Amino acid sequence: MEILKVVNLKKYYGDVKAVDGISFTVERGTVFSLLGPNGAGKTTTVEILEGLRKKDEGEIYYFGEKKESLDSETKRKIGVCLQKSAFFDNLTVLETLKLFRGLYGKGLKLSEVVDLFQLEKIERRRVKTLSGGQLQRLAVAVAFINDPEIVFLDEPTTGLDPQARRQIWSVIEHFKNQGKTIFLTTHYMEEAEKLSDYVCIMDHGKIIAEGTPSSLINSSGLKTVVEFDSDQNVDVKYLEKKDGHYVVETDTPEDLIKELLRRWNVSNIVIRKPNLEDVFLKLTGRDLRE
Ligand SMILES: Nc1ncnc2c1ncn2[C@@H]1O[C@H](COP(=O)(O)OP(=O)(O)OP(=O)(O)O)[C@@H](O)[C@H]1O
Repeated sequence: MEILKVVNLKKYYGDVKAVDGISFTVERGTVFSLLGPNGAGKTTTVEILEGLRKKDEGEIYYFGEKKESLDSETKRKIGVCLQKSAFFDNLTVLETLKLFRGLYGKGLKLSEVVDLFQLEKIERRRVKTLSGGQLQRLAVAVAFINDPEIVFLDEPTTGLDPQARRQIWSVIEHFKNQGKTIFLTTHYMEEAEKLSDYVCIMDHGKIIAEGTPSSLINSSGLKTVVEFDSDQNVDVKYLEKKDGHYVVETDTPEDLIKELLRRWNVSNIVIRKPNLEDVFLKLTGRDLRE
């Protein structure tokens, strides 16, 4: 069932076409990701969907119904985790959860949330004493507290260490398995690849590719990727070259590596399968992190 549908959505800031006519559908019980570099238009898109910014044009259907703006009934069925969250510094983690739970008057049990998000050890800590990772865990927990149908998470793992990131991934998977829908924006291709059922890759306000992670990789035509380092100007067609690090696509990795070793001074050679980052590089010639 379609939980969210967007048709030809547009938002311009003067000359900047932040969102330039995008359309997509999000199915219930899936993780849907908007992937793209900084400035692609991801945040503008989710903030319109969350009711925080006004669209210029386009149609938005929540739970099958077209809405011009978000009414309170729809708001109760969505959860939101903004890129930067502001909580009350002097409340504890538990008090913060209680506050938000109380505002909705319905939702998950506090003990369940504390458990799922592994907040036991910090539940009595004041918000102002939390680390970035702990604060982010709280922000994601708050997004789920009203037991919403769909949760919007805007770059929920940016700046987190790998362990904290994996913790957030596991709660996303948990809620998906419960039939909830997750709308994720990220510029981490690894994250999008691991979690998503469907990915839209955005660049300059437009969707430039979409599909399941594996279908995007398969239809890109990329076969094998070889990475290596060299301090020379290696004469090879590359997907990316940065600080002496080359990323090259090839159908014949063995021949390529033999040739590289014969002609150039190369080291740290890695052969791997293509990933979403390579797809983006191939489509745009740019890096997702740029
Ligand atoms: N309030 C605003 N006024 C003017 N321009 C804006 C405003 N908000 C965003 N933009 C511009 O719109 C474009 C899209 O920005 P947006 O924040 O949606 O991108 P993003 O993909 O979410 O990037 P990030 O990963 O940095 O959050 C950018 O060029 C940005 O500078």
